[in-house]
Amino acid sequence: MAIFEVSVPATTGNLGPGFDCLGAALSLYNRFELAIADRLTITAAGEGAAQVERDETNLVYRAIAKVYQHLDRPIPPVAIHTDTAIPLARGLGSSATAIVGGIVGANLLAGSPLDRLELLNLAIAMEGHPDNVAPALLGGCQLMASNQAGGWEFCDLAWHDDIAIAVAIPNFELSTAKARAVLPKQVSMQDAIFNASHLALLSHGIQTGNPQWLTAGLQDRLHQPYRQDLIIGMPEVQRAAIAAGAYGMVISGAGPTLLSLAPQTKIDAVAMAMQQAWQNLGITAITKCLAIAKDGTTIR
Ligand SMILES: Nc1ncnc2c1ncn2[C@@H]1O[C@H](COP(=O)(O)OP(=O)(O)O)[C@@H](O)[C@H]1O
Ligand SMILES: N[C@@H](CCOP(=O)(O)O)C(=O)O
Repeated sequence: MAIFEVSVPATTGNLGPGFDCLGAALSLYNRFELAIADRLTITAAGEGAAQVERDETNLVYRAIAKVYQHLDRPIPPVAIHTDTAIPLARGLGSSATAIVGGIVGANLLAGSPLDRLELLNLAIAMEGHPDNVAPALLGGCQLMASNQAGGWEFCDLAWHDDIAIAVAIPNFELSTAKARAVLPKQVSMQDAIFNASHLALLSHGIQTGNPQWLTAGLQDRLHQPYRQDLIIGMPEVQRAAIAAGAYGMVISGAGPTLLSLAPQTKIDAVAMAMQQAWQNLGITAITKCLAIAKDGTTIR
């Protein structure tokens, strides 16, 4: 019986002003093994394995079901094994890896009837926003915008080599659902203009490495002001990161992980400063300096 192995990178959604439309794939991976079986079997190993659902509510299984429903075929019994390196509910796209892993794996189990764009559209429909499933599948730093045909444009921003990335992952969880519940339904014209201009500036900063554009461009008024109260110590960690040489610090995805961009020469100091600032408040965080995962999802 064929076993398909799918590797899906972590992602950082939003990147400051790119709420729900800008995200990057990061060099930390979840691995999913899928095979046709006699009955539904789910096993998990690695980071957060104990929290992974073992029944039909499992997100990988729900993604597999979505593909078979789309194909109008009965859902076969499957064996799913997940080996996770990405902590759950921390803003590093663990749910996106489960959706993408399930959708890509189901397509393989079904004999690959769907192309990459069809898989991406199914993943976006499941997740509800494209900024983590698109980079998880395609890799790189992706800017997404809806088009007049009702689909999406995907623009792969060439990440400048001088821009390094550090994440500080605290020892508490924040579900994306909870972090979305605090957002307002409407925003002011000034805030809309603020984010439109800063997103445009940031996208040029990412591609050129221009320090001023990165520093100014990482600001946001659409989601971070509403979410920062859910992330204890965020202002302190931000101040420490900037004092250590970061261009800026933002919430990764819906949080609570915090992410800094800095010159390569300063990134270790920035990571240490973020960890120490949280430590000073009694919060344990692990830090990682990550690269952009250019390949996205890969199949073995
Ligand atoms: N490897 C996995 N297998 C199955 N489900 C997963 C896996 N990783 C994450 N999930 C699901 O995604 C949920 C976390 O999603 P979410 O709150 O959006 O956080 P994140 O920011 O990590 O994506 C988990 O509670 C779990 O239901
Ligand atoms: N744009 C979304 C991104 C959620 O990413 P996750 O990694 O926290 O699932 C949001 O900000 O809600």
